[in-house]
Amino acid sequence: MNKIIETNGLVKKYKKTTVVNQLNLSVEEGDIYGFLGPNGAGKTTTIRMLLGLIKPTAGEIQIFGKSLAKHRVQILSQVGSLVEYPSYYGNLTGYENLEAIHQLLRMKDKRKIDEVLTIVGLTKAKDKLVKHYSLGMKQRLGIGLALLNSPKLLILDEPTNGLDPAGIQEIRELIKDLPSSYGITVMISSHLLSEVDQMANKVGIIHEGQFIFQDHIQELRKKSTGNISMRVNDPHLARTILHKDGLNVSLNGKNELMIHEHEDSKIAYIADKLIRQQLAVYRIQEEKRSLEDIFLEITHKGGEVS
Ligand SMILES: Nc1ncnc2c1ncn2[C@@H]1O[C@H](COP(=O)(O)OP(=O)(O)OP(=O)(O)O)[C@@H](O)[C@H]1O
Repeated sequence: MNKIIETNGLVKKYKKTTVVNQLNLSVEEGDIYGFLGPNGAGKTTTIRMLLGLIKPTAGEIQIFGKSLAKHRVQILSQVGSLVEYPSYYGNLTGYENLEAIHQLLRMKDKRKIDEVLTIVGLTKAKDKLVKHYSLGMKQRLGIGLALLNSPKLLILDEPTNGLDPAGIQEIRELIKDLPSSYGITVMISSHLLSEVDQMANKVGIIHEGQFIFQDHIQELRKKSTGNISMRVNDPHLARTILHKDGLNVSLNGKNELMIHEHEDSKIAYIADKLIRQQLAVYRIQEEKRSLEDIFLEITHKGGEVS
C-alpha cells in the first residue's frame, strides 16, 4: 500500500510547552483514518502542520511520498481540507458557492460542480440560499468545496462538531464512500471514537501530543472483550466457594459474580462447580466494553490499552 501521509518524529512546541510530541503518523492509500484524542490533545495542531499552515518545531512530514517542506505547493494542490468551520457566502445558493470557488480555481468544466453536489448529497438543495441550510448541510457544503479540486487526500478537522446525530450520520455516509468510489484517502479528526467508529478502518489516538494507539480498528475492537458476569441465587456463597478453589472472581454492583477468567473451560468448570453445590445459575454473559469505554479509559489513564 502506498503511504499517503507519513510523519517522522513530528514535534510542535509553543515556547516551552510541547503540544505535539514525536508523532509518527501513518496513513495509507484508501484509508479512512480516524485521528482521535480528547480536547486539547494536539489534533488541530498536527493537522495544521500537515496542511503547511504552521511549521513543525522538529520532525518530517511526507505526503504522497514527498517532503512537505520541499514540495509544499505541489502537494497541497492535491489535498482538500476542512479545518474548523467552512467559510461560505450565506446570501448565495449552494451551487453559487461552489461556482465561486470553481472560478477562483480557474476550472473550466462545470460538470465538476454537479459531481461534487452529488457526492455531498446537496443536489436537491443546490438552489437554496446557504443561510437557510442546516448546520449539517453547511458542513457538507464545506466538504464539497474541499472536493472541487479533485484531491487525492481529504483532511477534515472535527467535521461533526456541533451536529445532531442525523447530521453526523449524513457526514459518515458521505465519507464512507470516498475511498472506494472516488479514490480519495481521508483523515478525519474527532474527540469521540463513536463518531468515526463506523467509517474509519484505522485509528490513531493521541493524548497530550503523543500516540497511545495507532492501528487498524479491529485491533482496538479485540480489546473490547470484557469479563464474564454470572447471576446466581447466592452470590456471596458462590464467591466463597470459588475463592476457596483459588479462582479470580468478585461481585459487581448488581450482585453478580464477575469472573476474571476468559477460557471457556474455566467458565464451564465454575458453572459446574456451583451447580454441584446446589446453587442455581441463571445467566452467564460476556460484558463487552464499548470502543468508547476503551477510548475513555486509555485517554484518562493516558497509558496503554490493557
Ligand atoms: N498558538 C498556540 N500557542 C500556544 N498554545 C497553543 C497554540 N495553539 C494550540 N495551543 C495549545 O496546544 C494544545 C493542543 O491544542 P489543539 O488545538 O491542537 O488540540 P486539539 O486536540 O485539536 O483539541 P480541540 O479539539 O480542543 O481543538 C492545547 O493545550 C492548546 O491550548
